[in-house]
Amino acid sequence: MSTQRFTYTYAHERQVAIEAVVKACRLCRAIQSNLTAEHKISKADTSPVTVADFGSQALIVSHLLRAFLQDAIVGEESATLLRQPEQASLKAHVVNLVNRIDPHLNETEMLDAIDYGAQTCDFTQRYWTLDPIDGTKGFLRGDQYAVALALIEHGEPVVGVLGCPNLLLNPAQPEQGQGCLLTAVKGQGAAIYTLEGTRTHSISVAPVSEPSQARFCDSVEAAHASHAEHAKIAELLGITTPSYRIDSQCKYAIVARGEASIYLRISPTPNYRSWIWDHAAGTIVVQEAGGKVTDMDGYPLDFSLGRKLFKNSGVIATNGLLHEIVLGAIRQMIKRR
Ligand SMILES: Nc1ncnc2c1ncn2[C@@H]1O[C@H](COP(=O)(O)O)[C@@H](OP(=O)(O)O)[C@H]1O
Ligand SMILES: [Mg+2]
Ligand SMILES: [Mg+2]
Ligand SMILES: [Mg+2]
Repeated sequence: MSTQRFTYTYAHERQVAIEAVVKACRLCRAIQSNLTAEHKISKADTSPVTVADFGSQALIVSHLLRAFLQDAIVGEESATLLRQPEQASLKAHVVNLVNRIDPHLNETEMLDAIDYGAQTCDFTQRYWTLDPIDGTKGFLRGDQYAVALALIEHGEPVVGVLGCPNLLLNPAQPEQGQGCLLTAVKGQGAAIYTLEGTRTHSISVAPVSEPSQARFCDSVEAAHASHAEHAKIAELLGITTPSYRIDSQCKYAIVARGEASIYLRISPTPNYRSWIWDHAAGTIVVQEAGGKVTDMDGYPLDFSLGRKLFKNSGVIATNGLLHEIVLGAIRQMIKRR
C-alpha cells in the first residue's frame, strides 16, 4: 500500500487574498485619481492616513472573514478616529466610497471590520497581516503605493499578495499599462496577476552576480531610510547607477521581477523597528522569486513576536546571489560609522 503525503497548497487562501486585494485596489485607484485635502488626516503619531487606508482595511478584513471566520487579522489601521463624533463626515465619506465597491457592507460592519484588524493575537500561530495602503505618502503624492496582505504561520509568511496599482504590469511591454498584483505561496514560486486578478506570468529575480552591475532601490522618504548610508554601501559595492527611489513594498516587487537586485532599508534612527505589515507580503514575494530577505545583520525576519519586527534592525532584500556581499558591505559601513 502506498503512503501519500499530504501537502497543503494554500490555494483557497491565495484566491481569497487576491479577491480581497483586487477590491481594495479598485477603491484606492478611484480615490487617488480624485484626491482632495479632505481625504487626508494625521494620526496621533502625525503620520498620514486617508479615507482609502480605512476603506481598504474594511474591504479586505470583511472579505477575508467571510472565508476564514476563525482567522486573526492584524492590520495597520483602527476605526478609533472614525468613531469620534466630530469625524462624522469623514466616516460618512469612507462608508460612501466603500459601498461603491461592496454595497452589502453597512457602517457598523465597516467599522467593526477595521477594528477587527486592530486586535492582538497569538503571533506564534496562524494570522494574516495587512497594510491597507503601504506608502501612504507616495499615495498622497500621486506616486507608487501598495496594498499588502500576507498569511503568517509560525513566524514566517506562507502566502503573500501585493497589489501595486501604479506599477507597470510588464516592464518589458509598457503598452500593457499600469497596475499589477504579485502573489507568492511558500514553495510554489511567485507570479504576476492583472489588477483584476488574472494570472499573467511567473517571475524571478535578476541573475546579477557582479555587485557593481546591480541596481539598488530604496525609499523616496529620507525619514524612512538612511539615503546617506545607502550611498556609502553602494559605493563600497562599486555601484555607480543612482538608486531607484520608489515608495512602498513596490521595492520588493521590482527586486522580485529583476528590475533591481538590492533593496536597502537602513533606518536613520538605529532603534527603529519595522511594522510586520510593512514587510510580510514583500518578503515572501522576493523569496519565492528566488531572492533573499534578512535584517541588516543577516538574520531572517521574525514575524512571531508582535506587531513589530522587534528582533530585526533594518531590512535587506536581494536576488540572493548578492546577499552575502551586501551584508559584508554593510558591516564595513558600520565599522566606519
Ligand atoms: N522612521 C521610519 N523609519 C522606517 N520606516 C518608517 C518610518 N516612519 C514610517 N515608516 C514606515 O515606512 C512605510 C513606507 O515605506 P516606504 O518609505 O518604503 O514607502 C510606512 O508605511 P505606511 O505608508 O503604510 O504608513 C511606515 O510604516
Ligand atoms: Mg501608515
Ligand atoms: Mg506601511
Ligand atoms: Mg499603511
